[in-house]
Amino acid sequence: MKVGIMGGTFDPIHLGHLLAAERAREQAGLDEVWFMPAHVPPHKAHAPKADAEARWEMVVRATKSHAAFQAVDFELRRGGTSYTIDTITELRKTYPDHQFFYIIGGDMVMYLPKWYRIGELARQVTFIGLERPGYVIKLEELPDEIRRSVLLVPMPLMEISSTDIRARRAGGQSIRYVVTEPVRDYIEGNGLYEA
Ligand SMILES: Nc1ncnc2c1ncn2[C@@H]1O[C@H](COP(=O)(O)OP(=O)(O)OP(=O)(O)O)[C@@H](O)[C@H]1O
Ligand SMILES: O=C(O)c1ccc[n+]([C@@H]2O[C@H](COP(=O)([O-])O)[C@@H](O)[C@H]2O)c1
Repeated sequence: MKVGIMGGTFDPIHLGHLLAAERAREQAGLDEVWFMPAHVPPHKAHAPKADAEARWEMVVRATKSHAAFQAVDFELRRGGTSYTIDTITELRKTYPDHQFFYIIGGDMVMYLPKWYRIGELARQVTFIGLERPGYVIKLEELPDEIRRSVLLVPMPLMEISSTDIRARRAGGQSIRYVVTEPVRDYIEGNGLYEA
């Protein structure tokens, strides 16, 4: 089975994440996409605003309506800093017959050389990078061992980010149509990201 891992902080999960996963699934012929919230993301300057339980709950709600989408809590259960190499090593042991792909936004592709133990990771997964219009990904500038394991998939530009959603909430603005309705209910019902 071909499985795409959509890793993220998901603080909160939004339509950009969901469309990225759907386009990756379709273009790479993935059987399933597993949405995996990070416990502590390695490269973010700030800790997540919402706690792990709330981020998990939102991912469960956002993915429920798609038969090929699943929420998985491997990194939340492991705790600590969520290095992808640790996760993929664990997943390949647990599911030796699955082929794993790791889905990332196009803006992250050129930062792959900074990922922890990237050489080893690049031998174990294919990265699916979502190409955004207007953003040039210079694959030829990546070291061979990384470039060989990157597959680019086109995606329309969606100027949606979790940062913007948190700012909208803090400013008392609407978050309709940038998150799914079950996620909006959860955020509003629990007063998440209010100033
Ligand atoms: N609008 C988008 N279109 C395509 N990919 C996206 C989009 N937003 C995030 N991603 C990708 O989804 C993955 C998880 O992202 P993350 O949870 O950090 O969300 P974010 O919106 O970038 O968060 P923040 O604004 O808090 O930095 C990353 O690979 C990121 O590049
Ligand atoms: O393992 C690493 O070094 C590494 C560096 C940057 C990002 N990641 C993973 O990539 C996913 C998206 O990262 P982020 O910071 O946009 O939430 C998330 O699951 C991180 O754990 C992993």
